[in-house]
Amino acid sequence: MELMNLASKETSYWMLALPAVFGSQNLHDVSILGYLLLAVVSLSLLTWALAGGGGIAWKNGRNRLGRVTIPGPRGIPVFGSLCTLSRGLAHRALAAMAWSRANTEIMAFSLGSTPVIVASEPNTAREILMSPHFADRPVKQSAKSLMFSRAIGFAPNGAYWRTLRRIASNHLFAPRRILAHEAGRKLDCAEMVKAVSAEQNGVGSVVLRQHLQLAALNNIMGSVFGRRYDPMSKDQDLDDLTSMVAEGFELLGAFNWSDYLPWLGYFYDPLRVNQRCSELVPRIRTLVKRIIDEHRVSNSDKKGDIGDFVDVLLSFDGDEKLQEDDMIAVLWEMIFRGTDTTALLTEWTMAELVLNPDVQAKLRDEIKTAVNDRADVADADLAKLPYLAAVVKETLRLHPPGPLLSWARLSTSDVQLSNGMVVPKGTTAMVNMWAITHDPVVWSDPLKFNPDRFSENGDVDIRGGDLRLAPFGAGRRVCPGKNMALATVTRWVAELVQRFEWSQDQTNPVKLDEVLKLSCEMEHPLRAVVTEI
Ligand code: HEM
Repeated sequence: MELMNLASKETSYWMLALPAVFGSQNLHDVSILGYLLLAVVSLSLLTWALAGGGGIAWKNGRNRLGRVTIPGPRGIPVFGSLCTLSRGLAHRALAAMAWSRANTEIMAFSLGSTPVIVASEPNTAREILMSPHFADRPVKQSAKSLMFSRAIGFAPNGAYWRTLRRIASNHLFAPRRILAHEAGRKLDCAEMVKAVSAEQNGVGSVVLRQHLQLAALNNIMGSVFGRRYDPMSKDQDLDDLTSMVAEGFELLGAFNWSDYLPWLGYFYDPLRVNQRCSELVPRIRTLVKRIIDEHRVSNSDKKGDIGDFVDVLLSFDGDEKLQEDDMIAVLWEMIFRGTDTTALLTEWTMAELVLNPDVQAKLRDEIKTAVNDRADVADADLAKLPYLAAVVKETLRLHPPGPLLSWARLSTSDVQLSNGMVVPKGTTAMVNMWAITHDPVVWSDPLKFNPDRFSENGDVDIRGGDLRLAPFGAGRRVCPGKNMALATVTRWVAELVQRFEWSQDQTNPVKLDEVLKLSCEMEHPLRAVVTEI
């Protein structure tokens, strides 16, 4: 009864639950807990008030280590800017914050207890990405659980990571290897063209995404595992793989509050991230291990450029020989990274071509002239198609698949920047590539889809050399798959434009709304009407 009276005086209903949680029986205990809670809340408020710019994770003057203070929003007590960035389009929210505060060079903020900086202009972005002191990455719980910390993307900067990068650069992403797998890309493309044609004839319009996703999976499975899937043949492995990749994307892309507020994980895990990760890992292990074992048994002699990546990994001895679990992590990472990025970049490109029929027509003319009415486009033709390259670049500018460059970096020491600011050790560093590519100071008329800008105002190296447009990142952790991705996407776009004219489906007009998952996708899958040429 007393308890009820007390509860009725209190505004927070959860006070009622405290005795149950702590097993206390009497009001005295509840009062003590109340005071304790009050003390914690007051302390949080005080720390937040004293923390100043950047918020709670920047306490003790961490943003004032240099000659110039790193500015930034304070956010709210305990959570910092977590609530603003946990939903919706974080790249847009961060850009709006940086622009409105004129903090584009660097802005400090807090994600719970994690201190974060974000650069939204090319010069500081370059300093961060190129610095050896930012060559580590913060590792999310889901990435750790899904074995990614043993793969290239999240392995700490050191001997193991360097070995993995060297193996991948020499044996998976080297230009001669990409060229050697041209036949596979051609095959995937031919299958996709057939499927697009069949869907148009059957349904009267085409949803491109599903065809791109299958082609992307086959492309990566072909060069990594040496196998491709036929959707018609009801292959169990294909179903398993597709569902595992989808689950992995959801888990890695999910905003997990306990990555930033570790104490929260004990009682709040609405997406069941930990449980789902531990269910997924054995499935990945079983599938990838089976494929490795099949390669061992077949003792494939297709070594060299035409062999697949599993053959390559199995052929190593000495320093380069990987443990089986490490092999599984590296192979899984390739499937995982190689599938969505290429598919969604192609989808964005085709959406822009539907909305810009004059660009589409100009591109088709260029392709026709270059391939000379041959049946299909060859890799060698791609060098003769500067307008095609410009169309893909312009899509990467307007719709960078990783608007915040997907994976953040972590400072491994206090880093002095040329503007006089010092970024303390242990800070998570992001580059808002979306903000840079949409900044009217950097790009004139930034919202307009205009591939001609690259011929009118000089070309731009998109592979990490020019931070005005670096969708693959830059520096020693730049995307190693960039050449493979560009070879694949340009070929697909070339063939899709050479074979078909793409126009709006009047009942489902193209919408360019974004949804930010692991990558930034079209919220409404592209549906278009195609006419065979
Ligand atoms: C349109 C396609 C792609 C885009 C936009 C893209 C973008 C990126 C970005 C922004 C990073 C972080 C770079 C940095 O921190 O500076 C990255 C890293 C990475 N990407 Fe890609 N990527 C694409 C395709 C691929 C493909 C096809 C693969 C492999 C099959 C791949 C494998 C990787 C790996 C392994 C890393 C981690 C590198 C490291 O930490 O050392 N990516 N990618």
